[in-house]
Order: sequence, then structure tokens, then C-alpha cells
Amino acid sequence: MTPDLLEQGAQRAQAQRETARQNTEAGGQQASYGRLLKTGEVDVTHGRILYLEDVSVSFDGFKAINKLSLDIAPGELRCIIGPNGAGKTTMMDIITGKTRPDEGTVFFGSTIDLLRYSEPQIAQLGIGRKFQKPTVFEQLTVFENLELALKMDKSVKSSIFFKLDSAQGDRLADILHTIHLADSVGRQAGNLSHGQKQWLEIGMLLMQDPKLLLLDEPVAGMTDEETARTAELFLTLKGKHSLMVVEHDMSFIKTISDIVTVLCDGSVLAQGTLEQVQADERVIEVYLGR
Ligand SMILES: Nc1ncnc2c1ncn2[C@@H]1O[C@H](COP(=O)(O)OP(=O)(O)OP(=O)(O)O)[C@@H](O)[C@H]1O
Repeated sequence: MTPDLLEQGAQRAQAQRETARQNTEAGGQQASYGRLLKTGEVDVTHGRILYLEDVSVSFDGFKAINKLSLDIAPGELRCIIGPNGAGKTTMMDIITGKTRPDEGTVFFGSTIDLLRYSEPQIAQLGIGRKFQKPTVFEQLTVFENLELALKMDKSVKSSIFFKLDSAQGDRLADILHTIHLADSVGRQAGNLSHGQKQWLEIGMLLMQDPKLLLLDEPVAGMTDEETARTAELFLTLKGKHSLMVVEHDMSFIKTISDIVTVLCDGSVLAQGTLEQVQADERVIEVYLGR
């Protein structure tokens, strides 16, 4: 792809997204009461894309998650903090189907009971997960990694004969811009910096157009500049996707957060703005004061 084509593709994809956003704002909520949801659509008419209620799981008698309840609004960027062992990773494992809870309710939108689905099916439903370590294909170029992410999307049939159509090409160009890698499209992923690899992996998730993205310590090991650019990236994604970000880096949380949920001993200890939770005595005691 030439820089010109990339630029044009990115602009077309941006324009399409803007139209979709305006349509949603103009009537998405009301409209969805009166219409059937299309395949792959998530019913967010009750204002929640993710809903957990009284979820518990024990490992050898130890309650890692203990009557955990929380919900996330569509388009929200929710930050999750908490001391080591609070249950943050286990919570993500439950949402993505890696771990089955002993009890509780986990819904995607108001109609999809996630406990009825397997891990690959949950990914297919539109929940993307980014683990802490970047897992890109080091031998392939940035472009090839993104293209491959689309091929791995099971909804794209016949991947052997797969060729990007123009809408997919535009989306790829748009994502390249979003993840700050438009200038590195032909570079081998193995030669990227740690931060760039993390962005590329986020781009690979975005190629599958997830509705909800779960990100585990996305800025761990990044330089200050990379961290700042990642904050920018997340703020761009907010609204178009729902995001749940687990992080220990408080200055990063400060830059991106609206609502922060503090987990401790497998349940929600406090929730509010970062200022509010930082002023909460219980939080100071178990976490921030350490
Ligand atoms: N498969 C497992 N078997 C036994 N115990 C487990 C298992 N998975 C998690 N745990 C325990 O459950 C608790 C919660 O772990 P979890 O990894 O979810 O915490 P966390 O908040 O993500 O911690 P960190 O910030 O250190 O990553 C810990 O005490 C952990 O040792």
C-alpha cells in the first residue's frame, strides 16, 4: 500500500464510522426496542455491554472471586485497579470463558449469557482480549500481521483464498493510522519496539472489530512517550469500542480514566473517579497506601 492509498483508505473508513456513529446517536437506543437485532449485534438497550452479578470462583477452597458484581456501559473505558492477587486476571478469565465461575451471572449486553459459550465462541461474539505480553508474528510485516488477524476471524470464509476487499483494506489503513504504525507498514514485526508491538497487537484485535476489549497491563514496560501515545490511542478507541483496562500505572490511569473500579479480595472495594477512590480510606489501606 502506498502512503496515498493508506491516507485515502483511512479517510474513507473514518467517514463511514462517523456516519455509523451519527446513526446510532440519532436513534440506536430507541430503534433497538422496535427492531430485531441483526446477527452479531449486542443488545445494549439497557445501557450495559457487560454485566456481572454475584460471581464467585474458588481454587482449592480459596475464593479468588467473591460475589463480584459490576457493569460496563457501551463505549465506556473502565479502568480496573487493585493489589496483587485481587482477582483482576481471574475476572478477565471468567469474562472470556477461560475460567468457569462456581456461581453468578455474566452477560454480554442484556441477552447473551456468556457462561453458555466457550472461549473461542466468546471471542467470536466480539470480546477481544490483550494479554500483558505482546504476541505478534515476529517474522511477518506489520501489514501481514493485520491481514492475518482478519483471516483468523472465523467469520471470514475460506481464508486460504482470502484477499482483502476494499472495505477491509480501508479498515486496515484506518487501523494503521490509529495505532501509529502507518509509517511502519512494511517493517518486520520482530524489529518493532516493545510499545509498537503492543500497538500492533491492539491493531490485530481491532481488525476483528471487537465490541468489548479487555486489556491487561497494556503499558507495562513502555517508555514514557509510548505510554503517552497509548493513552491517546485508548481515548480514540473509547466510544467506538467498550474497554476494560487493568493497570498498575496510576499516571496512565489518571490520563485515561472516567470511572475506576478497585478490586480487592475478589470483589469491588470502591468505584468512582480516580480522585474519589484515592481518597477512600479502605482503598488507601489495602492498596494505594502500601
Ligand atoms: N488457577 C489458579 N489456581 C489457584 N489459584 C489461582 C489460580 N488463578 C488465580 N489464583 C489465585 O487467585 C488470586 C487472584 O489472582 P489474579 O491473578 O486474578 O489476581 P490479579 O489481581 O490479577 O493479580 P496481579 O495484579 O498480581 O496480576 C491469587 O491469590 C491467585 O494466586
